[in-house]
Amino acid sequence: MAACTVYTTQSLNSTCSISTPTKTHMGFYQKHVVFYSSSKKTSKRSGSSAVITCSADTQTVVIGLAADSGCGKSTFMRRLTSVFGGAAEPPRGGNPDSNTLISDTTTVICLDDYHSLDRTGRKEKGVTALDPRANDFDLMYEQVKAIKDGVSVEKPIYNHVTGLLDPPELIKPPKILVIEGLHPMYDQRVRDLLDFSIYLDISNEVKFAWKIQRDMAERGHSLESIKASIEARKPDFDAYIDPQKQYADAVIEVLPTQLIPDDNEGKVLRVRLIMKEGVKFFSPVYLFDEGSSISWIPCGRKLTCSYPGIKFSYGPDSYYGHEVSVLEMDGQFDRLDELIYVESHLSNLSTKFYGEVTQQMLKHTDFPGSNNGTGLFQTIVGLKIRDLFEQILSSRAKTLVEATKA
Ligand SMILES: Nc1ncnc2c1ncn2[C@@H]1O[C@H](COP(=O)(O)OP(=O)(O)OP(=O)(O)O)[C@@H](O)[C@H]1O
Ligand SMILES: O=C(CO)[C@H](O)[C@H](O)COP(=O)(O)O
Repeated sequence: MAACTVYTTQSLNSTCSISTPTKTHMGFYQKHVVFYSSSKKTSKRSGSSAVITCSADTQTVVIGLAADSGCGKSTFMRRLTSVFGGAAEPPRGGNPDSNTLISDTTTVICLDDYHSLDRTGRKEKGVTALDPRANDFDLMYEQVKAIKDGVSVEKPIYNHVTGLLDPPELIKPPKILVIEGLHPMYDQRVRDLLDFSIYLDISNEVKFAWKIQRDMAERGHSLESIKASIEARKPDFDAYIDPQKQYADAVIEVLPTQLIPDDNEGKVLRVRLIMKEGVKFFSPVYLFDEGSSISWIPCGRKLTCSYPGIKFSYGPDSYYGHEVSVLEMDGQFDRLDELIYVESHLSNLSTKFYGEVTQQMLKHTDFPGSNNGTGLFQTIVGLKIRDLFEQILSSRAKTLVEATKA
């Protein structure tokens, strides 16, 4: 380990050490070492190997998004990226089957890339991709930690087209890293690296309806094969994926509507946004009056509602022993431009201007769930993540200024 002093234009200095590059069995870390200093970036080469970057905002904020396959992770990621502006694209010139999406602010990596067994390997061993034995949590931890510490990594790629593990791709530390997939909160070491975590909890009935929509209508699968695939995954889903929701800071729960008796179409949805209290840099959204229990049917003069209408509820609750606030929306919007009426009754949205939620929703009317609580709550969580990110940055900058005064 070597030591150095970094000077910036604000005459701040910080003594820091350079760690030697670490070799992993799946790839090599790049020799990037990051120091935190003022907002001015300085970069220099020390000795033969280390690249030093200094900036107040260089440490990556890590977000975890957990859900089963086909439960809306990609849609949520598109909404999140849109909140930060700019589009997300696969790494330029890289593997066309890469699962990674990069935008100016965010890099989204798919945890399927940490499958340690390929499709044939899983078949031979008789395990599903949901089984921890089919995944390399040591490597997941090492690489997420390295990125969080400002170190680039060579991350493996699981190719969903071939079912094979492809050669790795370089992932540079972004401002925000999102790790999405089956197990972002399964391994405690990885979980502890997360600055914020979300679980998309799609009830079996709704999951089934969505699978039919996508796999039958769009991919030509038979009803029997969809049923069989859901049944085959269920024991491992219950054992390894579902329990992660107890660790999530926000859960978006999607259930069949209660507005239509015995509805089995799964088109009208009851969606609950479960927000943990006491999470650093995250203050739950509320309806009318923080901490009260509210039931609100907004259909009337300002909101057009056709059958079965819309019902909002809000109130405190307990979730896996944690104190939470729950905002619920049952039903769907007829006219999305009228969402502004609902938005104006919600507080703590972390918007930057009046009507930002409605504007975001109107931007993406073609995304699934745009007329109901799934789209609304995904958008709200996206805004809360932006706010969390900005609060983390300003808190770090404050700490640095205080450290230099001491
Ligand atoms: N909010 C929603 N409302 C209705 N249908 C939805 C919603 N979200 C997702 N779906 C359905 O589920 C399908 C999968 O969505 P998406 O690609 O976002 O999920 P995913 O979790 O990223 O899937 P995978 O892991 O299989 O890539 C969509 O094509 C759509 O049919
Ligand atoms: O649960 C999944 C997460 O996306 C996939 O089924 C898993 O990654 C295996 O992929 P494939 O079916 O393409 O071999």
